[in-house]
Order: sequence, then structure tokens, then C-alpha cells
Amino acid sequence: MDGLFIVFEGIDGAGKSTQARLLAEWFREKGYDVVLTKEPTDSELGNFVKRLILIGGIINGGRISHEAEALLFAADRAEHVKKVIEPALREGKVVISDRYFYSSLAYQWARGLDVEWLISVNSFAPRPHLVILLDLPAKESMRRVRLRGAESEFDKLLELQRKVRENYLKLAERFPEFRIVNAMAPVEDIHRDVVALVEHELLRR
Ligand SMILES: Nc1ncnc2c1ncn2[C@@H]1O[C@H](COP(=O)(O)OP(=O)(O)OP(=O)(O)O)[C@@H](O)[C@H]1O
Ligand SMILES: Cc1cn([C@H]2C[C@H](O)[C@@H](COP(=O)(O)O)O2)c(=O)[nH]c1=O
Repeated sequence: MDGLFIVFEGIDGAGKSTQARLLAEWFREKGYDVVLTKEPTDSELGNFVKRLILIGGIINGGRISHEAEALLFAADRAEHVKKVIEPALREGKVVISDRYFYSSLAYQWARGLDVEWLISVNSFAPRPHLVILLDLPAKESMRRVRLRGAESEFDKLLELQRKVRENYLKLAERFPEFRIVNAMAPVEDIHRDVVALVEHELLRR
């Protein structure tokens, strides 16, 4: 594949969509053809998955299993890969995705699934050239997304974000495409760090 494939990952509110948009603008100003995309996708399947997570995974009054949830994310991803990512890369475009299969590894692992099973379920997904992990403490994530429900709900969500963050840091040790960026910095400073990583990758090609 000739194009360049970059993924932003991180816990909720880490600044992925902000940085993905800024990076897409940076590439476009330089004359590159860019596809800015995300997961879950904006397709019918992706919207179904998004609605399902928002209502806590409940179908017909019962919670679906975490395995079924992981497979639904993977089904949306398979369509994303076949219909959007691979065609754009074949045409030599820059593809920037806000979340990808590493989100399944970090989140569904935090929900108790086996990470090796998750890796195998997602093995159809081509590895990107760069994964930019926007690393943020869970408390700041909660402040940014303003998830202020009942105290018990807040504690549960905070604990989940903590686990997800830890998982991402473990994944960064396992997958060499990861680069960690401090997401506590101001937006413009993070963008500058991201551009430096991308320029380094462009020089290697
Ligand atoms: N570096 C930053 N410092 C402070 N606030 C930020 C920073 N980057 C983004 N934000 C703010 O934090 C919120 C979440 O940002 P954004 O939507 O980019 O994150 P995200 O990682 O895509 O979130 P989600 O995973 O929930 O979709 C927004 O209100 C955004 O303006
Ligand atoms: C792709 C993917 C996502 N998730 C989770 C992560 C977030 O909590 C939501 C998506 O929210 P966003 O505001 O659109 O980023 O879904 C997941 O658990 N597993 C995945 O594979």
C-alpha cells in the first residue's frame, strides 16, 4: 500500500478528534489528499454500535456479552477497512483515523476480555504506520468530557478510564508503531509534537 496511515488513540476526551482535524489541515495545506475518518464509523453499522454503547449494551432488556460487543466493533471495522481505509491507501492518500482496533484492545480488555483473543479477532485489520497515543490522566479525561452523574457512576467510569489508560501504555510497549504524546499540554503544543513525529515518519519513507 502506497499511502500513509496514521491513527490517534487515547482515553475519552484525550483530544483525538481535535488533533486528527489539525493534522488533516496540516497535510491538506501541504497539498496531500487526506481522508479523515473515525471509529465507530458514521455508517449505519457504526451508528448502531455507538447507540448500543450509549445505552449500556442493552438489547431487549438484557446486556449483551462483552464478546458480542467486541465482535460488533470488529464488524464495523471490517467494513471501514474494506470500504474506506484500503481503497484510500491504494490511491496513495493520507488516512487519519480517530480510533482503530487498538481501541478494542484497550477498552474491551478493560472490560475483562482476553487481549490475545481481541488481537486475533482484529487480525484482519492492517497495521498503521503510526499510532499517536494521546496520554492523559483519567481524572482530566472525566473533567473534559464532563461525565458528572451520580457519585457511584462517576467512580465506575473513572476506574474504567484508568484501566483503559494502563492498557494503552502496555500496548505501546508491545506495538512498535506507537508514539506517546503528553495530552495535558495546550492544543497547539500537542499539534507541534504530532507534526514532529509525522515529519520523522515522512523522512523514513
Ligand atoms: N490539549 C487540550 N487541553 C484542554 N482541553 C482540550 C485539549 N484538547 C482537547 N480539549 C477539549 O477536550 C474535549 C475533548 O476533546 P476531543 O473531542 O478532541 O477529544 P476526543 O479524544 O476525541 O474525545 P472522545 O474520545 O470522547 O471522542 C473538547 O472539549 C476539547 O475542546
Ligand atoms: C472503536 C471502539 C470504541 N470504543 C469506545 C470508546 C469510546 O468510549 C466510545 C466511542 O466514543 P467516541 O466519543 O466516538 O470516541 O466507544 C470501544 O470500546 N471499542 C472500540 O473498538
